Amino acid sequence: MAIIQINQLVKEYRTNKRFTGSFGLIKSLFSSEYVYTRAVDGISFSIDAGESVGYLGPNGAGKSTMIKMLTGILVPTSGDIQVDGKVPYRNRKEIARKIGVVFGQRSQLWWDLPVIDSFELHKHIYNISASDYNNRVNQYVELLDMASFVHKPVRQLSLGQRMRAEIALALLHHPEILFLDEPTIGLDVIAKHNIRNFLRQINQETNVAIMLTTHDLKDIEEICDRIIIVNHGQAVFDGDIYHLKKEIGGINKQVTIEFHVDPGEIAFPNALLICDEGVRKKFEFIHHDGEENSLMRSIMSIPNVEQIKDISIEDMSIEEIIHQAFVNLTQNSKIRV
Ligand SMILES: Nc1ncnc2c1ncn2[C@@H]1O[C@H](COP(=O)(O)OP(=O)(O)OP(=O)(O)O)[C@@H](O)[C@H]1O
Repeated sequence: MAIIQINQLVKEYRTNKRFTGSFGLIKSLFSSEYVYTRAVDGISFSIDAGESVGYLGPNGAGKSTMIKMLTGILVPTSGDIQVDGKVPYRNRKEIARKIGVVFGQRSQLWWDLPVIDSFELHKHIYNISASDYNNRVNQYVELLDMASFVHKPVRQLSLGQRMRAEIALALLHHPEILFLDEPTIGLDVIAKHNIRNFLRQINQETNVAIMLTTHDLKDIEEICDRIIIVNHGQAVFDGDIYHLKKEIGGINKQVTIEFHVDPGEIAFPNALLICDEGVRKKFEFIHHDGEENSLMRSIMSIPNVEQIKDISIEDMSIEEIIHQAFVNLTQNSKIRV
């Protein structure tokens, strides 16, 4: 059953036109000329209860605008939007009970209070029963490993600790949908891993729908069943990660190999040399199936293997994936929305 339903949704921002030149500032203040930006340009999709969806797009694609409309903060210019059968901006109070929100940059925790005090406050605001509250706090403290800092003031927490507390807070009232904006940005590998595991587990156990924005491909691979890619306010892809990989011909990996001494020319049958600085060579492995082992076998088969000092492997960036998806899907005239 659809918990989010969006049909031909448009959001246009109107801002005063800025003039340049010596009197530009004064003219800008008194002018009635406007500039219109279509942040969301006729998007339609629906999300079912329990789905986990990555909402991806380059900077300025309209992701935050969409989440703000879904949470009732912004009023759309036109089109239909429903969350759990209600129009969010007209029913902000009811919608607030149904959703949990984690915006990486903006905290919902009280800065000077211990984490547990923010949880207590949330309990009263959302009228959570004592037994539900105790069970959930105990569960989240354990799963998110928060025992060592739950009694500390928020201002003393590391970014990773704060993010775990933010996620726990957003889930305390058992929302039906959890919106997350860049939940793992700036975190170390272990913190990212713990948060992804927790979100996956909570999604499967409680059937909470998840909609998240991220620039990290691993967030998508480990949390999301479905991806919606937006570009210039329009949806260019809606499907799962396997489908996306198929559409763009696989997700390439960039491998940087550092040698003790320059080994000269090196070539792999399934890779392009994209940068050669002598002792440091960067390759793009194409149409790689995601198996690190076969990639490592290719690298280990080179004659100068004992000269290798270091190897680093990176996925294509989300921006590159989005660009590739956009180019391929447009060329094939197969935009899936
Ligand atoms: N309050 C506003 N007034 C005018 N224009 C805005 C406003 N908020 C956003 N925009 C514009 O709308 C477009 C979409 O912005 P939005 O913040 O939704 O994108 P985004 O995909 O979330 O970007 P990012 O990844 O950088 O956070 C951008 O061109 C942005 O400049």
